[in-house]
Amino acid sequence: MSSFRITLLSLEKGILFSKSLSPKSLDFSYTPLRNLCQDAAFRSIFSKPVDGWVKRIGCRHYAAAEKQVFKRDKPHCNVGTIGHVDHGKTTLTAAITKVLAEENKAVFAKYEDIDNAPEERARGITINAAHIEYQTAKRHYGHTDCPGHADYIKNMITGTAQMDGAILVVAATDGVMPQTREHMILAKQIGVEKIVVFINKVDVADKEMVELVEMEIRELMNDLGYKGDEAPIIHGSALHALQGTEPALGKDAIKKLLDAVDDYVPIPQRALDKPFLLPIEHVHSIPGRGTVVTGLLERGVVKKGDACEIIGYNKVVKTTVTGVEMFRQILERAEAGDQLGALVRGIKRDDVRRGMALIKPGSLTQHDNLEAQVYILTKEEGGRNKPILQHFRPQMFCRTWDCAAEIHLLPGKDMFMPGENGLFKVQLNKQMALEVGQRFTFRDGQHTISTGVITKLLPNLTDEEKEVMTLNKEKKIKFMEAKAAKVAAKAAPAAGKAPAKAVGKAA
Ligand SMILES: Nc1nc2c(ncn2[C@@H]2O[C@H](COP(=O)(O)OP(=O)(O)OP(=O)(O)O)[C@@H](O)[C@H]2O)c(=O)[nH]1
Repeated sequence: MSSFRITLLSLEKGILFSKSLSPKSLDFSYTPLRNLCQDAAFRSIFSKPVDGWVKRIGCRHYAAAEKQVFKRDKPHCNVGTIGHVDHGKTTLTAAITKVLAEENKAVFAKYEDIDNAPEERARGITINAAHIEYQTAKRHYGHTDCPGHADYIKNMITGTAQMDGAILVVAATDGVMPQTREHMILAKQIGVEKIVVFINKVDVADKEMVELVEMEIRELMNDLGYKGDEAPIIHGSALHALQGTEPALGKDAIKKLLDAVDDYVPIPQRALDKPFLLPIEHVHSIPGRGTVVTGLLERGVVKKGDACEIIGYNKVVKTTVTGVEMFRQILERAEAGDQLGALVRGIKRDDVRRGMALIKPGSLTQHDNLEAQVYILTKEEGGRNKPILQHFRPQMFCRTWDCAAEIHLLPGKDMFMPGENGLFKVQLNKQMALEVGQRFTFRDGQHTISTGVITKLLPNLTDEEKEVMTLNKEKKIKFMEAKAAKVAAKAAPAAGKAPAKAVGKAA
């Protein structure tokens, strides 16, 4: 590096100051920056005390110095650990990085760093700490470990834990438990077709028990529509792998698991030729850099310098992507399937939020009124016993957003029972980025009650319709009845006139 450029960004105004310096003048201390602050051009921009700004510039330099350009030399694949609470998902995630770190294919992620890692730890343009990166000889992996059951459900539904395949962890000591089943049902619903199983804790279970658990898992997989007879099932101990003991149960089992994932989980066709779409998962404010939005690029290719729009929750924010990174490395171009962070110019943190979508301008629009084909889950599928009635108000989950919705049944049907499916009209209390063919789920407190796909976009709600949405059920019914009566009254004299006209014409 013969020289580097120092740039001062204002969140409101974009680039305020830009100057080239030699690397010698910056020995990772702030002194040369203080000198820079004596610079007339610099001072002319700021009448304020400069120390705060100096710190920000310092951060900018450190961030730039640490980052490397991401080498895209292997196909990228997204996987994640699923399974019942305490069956060893996080231990296994840490163990995978430990085993691969010995071959320089991962940075060892300690158990404590994965579990409960505060988001702030993932500084720079980066992503949620639950996303881990590693490589095998064949592939580059993004791995999601979602500790805690509630978070897991939410992440699965909102698409945060988007996976091309999953690693199901089942403790040999317990076998299949309620959340094993629930997580698999959800995985199936969101389109995870391939599951590799790791029977964990075999160090504290006898051989017969492990065999029984394997049979139980294959049976459950078949019941849920997975190919239970062909799915790879590996036996091992994540704890031994993490502690570097008992290699047959530890390290070797992890290697077998990774080979199985390499072979069994296919890399999906990525829609690289479509306009880019990044459903926003998190928004970070990076001192000295600006606002960074993170998420999994659903389709297309995005690069530094691309114009973009951030839409959702009735807002449209126009901006430009000024940097793209993945796993703390600079990406020259991010491709569909990448878990990335995009730095966006001149946007305040509060201007954008999780659930909005960063898109190629004009490629997607916002809607709050739609028609959808919906399937109501039965109790056995994780749903509830009760039917869905007119004006039912679930929470709609789609990509990374969730929003209050109201269901309008079409004429001729006043309820849908679990196990049934049909066409519904759905109104949202905010306009969101939507398109035909998009999948979603409805949730009611604790339960996922149905899944659906958008079949038609309807004209956005009028102000009156929006107001009606805010009324309670009784008021809403009264309002509807009054409206119907008004329409009927209007139609009555017109109906009287029409035949007269017709008679006149005929005459
Ligand atoms: N004996 C034994 N214990 C294990 C093994 N793997 C994990 N454990 C222990 O099981 C407990 C739970 O492990 P975690 O990795 O936190 O489980 P988890 O599935 O991530 O748990 P949640 O995030 O709460 O859902 C910990 O005390 C681990 O040390 C193993 O192979 N053998």
